[in-house]
Amino acid sequence: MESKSDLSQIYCYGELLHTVQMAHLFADSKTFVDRKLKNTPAETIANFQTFMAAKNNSPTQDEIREFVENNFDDLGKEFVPWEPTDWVEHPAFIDNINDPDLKQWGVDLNAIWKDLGRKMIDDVHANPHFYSIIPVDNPVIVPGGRFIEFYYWDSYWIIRGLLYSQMTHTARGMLENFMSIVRRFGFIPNGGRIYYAQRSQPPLLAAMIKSYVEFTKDTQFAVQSLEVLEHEFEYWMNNHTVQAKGYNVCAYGGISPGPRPESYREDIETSKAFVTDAEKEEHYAELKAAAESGMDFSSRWFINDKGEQTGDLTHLKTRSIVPVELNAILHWNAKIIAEFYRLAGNNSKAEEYENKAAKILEAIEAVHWNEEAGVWLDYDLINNKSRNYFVPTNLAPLWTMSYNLNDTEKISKSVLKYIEKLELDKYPGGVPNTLYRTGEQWDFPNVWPPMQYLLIKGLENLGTQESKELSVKWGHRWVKSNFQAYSETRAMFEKYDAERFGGHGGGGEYDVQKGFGWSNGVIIEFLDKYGRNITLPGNGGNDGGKLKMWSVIGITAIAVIAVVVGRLLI
Ligand SMILES: OC[C@H]1O[C@H](O[C@H]2O[C@H](CO)[C@@H](O)[C@H](O)[C@H]2O)[C@H](O)[C@@H](O)[C@@H]1O
Repeated sequence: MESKSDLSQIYCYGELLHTVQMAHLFADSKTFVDRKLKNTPAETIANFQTFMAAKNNSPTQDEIREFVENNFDDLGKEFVPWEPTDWVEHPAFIDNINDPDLKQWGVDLNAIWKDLGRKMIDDVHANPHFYSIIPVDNPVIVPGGRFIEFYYWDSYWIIRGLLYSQMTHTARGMLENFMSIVRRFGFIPNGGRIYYAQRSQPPLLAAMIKSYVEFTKDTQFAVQSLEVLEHEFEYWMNNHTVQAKGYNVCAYGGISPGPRPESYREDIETSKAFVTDAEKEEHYAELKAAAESGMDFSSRWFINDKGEQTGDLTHLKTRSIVPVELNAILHWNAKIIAEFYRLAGNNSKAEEYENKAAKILEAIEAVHWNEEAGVWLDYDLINNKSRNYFVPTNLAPLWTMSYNLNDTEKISKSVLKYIEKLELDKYPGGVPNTLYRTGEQWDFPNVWPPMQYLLIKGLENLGTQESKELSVKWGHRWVKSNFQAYSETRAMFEKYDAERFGGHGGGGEYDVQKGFGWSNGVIIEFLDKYGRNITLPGNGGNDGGKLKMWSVIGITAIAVIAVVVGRLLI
């Protein structure tokens, strides 16, 4: 019987991985670690040792390519084409859209679920040691592009989109997969590959299950999920807790040595700035912690010698930054678990989790709330100070309702003042992830769908007149700007551009990806919410940045042609 560690020696660390990834055979380093084995792991490792000995341990790039072709299969061998069985042509959200072009777009987006569905072949279950994919029983919806497996936090917005598309069976299957993964791994890996299994992503399983229960009213499922949700919550508390200002709070942090297998060469490259092996290992750990945050990479995680956020990847100090949203999400988890225990009739457990939630809330107020900035801020454990830099997650407690509701008016005033001061409303393509341009994908000017959602939903939850107005304004703008991009390219992107209405994002270590799971999920939910009230300029609406500009140009052109034709006729 093959052991997991044999497979890890190929896909996660070791000489074979090092030799192949450093040979730069593929434009995208992820390609290699996604390929299936042709032989057992033990045979593959033996073949590699024989190969290296025959080449005096210095094979050429072509020889390494030949070794890979002989020992690894093509990409995507683990899946069969799969059309979700619960897919419906005309889900109810389409009826909530008035504008004919947006309605057609809604139909198109609903159809994209069929392209993003993946079902594993039986052989993955029979012979898991031939694959880097983590076997799961039910089909999944993937983000798209290079991301051909599930991603943990992406699935929150995907599952909500599925629920709005009436695909409750597919959503339920994905949730059951996650529950089985927690039982097997103790937590949910970053994504559905063994090379992701040493780190997680923002823990949104409880929120996914709550969404499912709200849509289906299946409270029994909520109760059944409790053991797993408690287990995941404890995993975060036991493995990610740090101390800040005398409070227990959580921070991101991976637990494995070495570079990220899927970006191995890239990580070796940045590690060259460090001299000792110990320093290099610290750097790899910071890179993986940033990947665990889902924001890989961003100046959000830089701390330079002056304690500031300017710098580059060598300044990553992710593990020393206490992130607002992680603690807000964990507070949300504790509240959801308490609520589910009430449903189960277990009041003492419900109280236990209400107390845990209260403790986290206390820590969020003490560590993250910053009276001067008027918002929540990340906390720097090296310099013992708040990090007063904009990230949408500074408003995460509004999304997770992690504040004292008696303070609503005060918080609303100060948050709106913060938004005004930073001029966050001025960007035609949405609110950027940071205000600092580094070329990293989670920095200016990139705008990310989950973060627009967090802001829009957070302002809506806050519930004051002003916050709700801004929420609707940003919600409408997000729909129109995504639509503009879609009408120009027929594609949905993983990230967009704050500076260009309808522009897509870029930067980082891989090309911008299309598909795209969370983008579609967010828009489907927003079409359901705002669809009755948005009319595109070409269809009689009276706003919308570039769309308006094109309408004006179009009308002017028609007028000029009419005048010219008129003159010619005279
Ligand atoms: O291969 C580089 C990184 O790719 C992933 O991160 C990005 O895509 C994910 C899927 O949409 C998304 O969850 C994440 O927020 C993005 O930054 C992967 O999750 C990383 O671990 C990986 O290093």
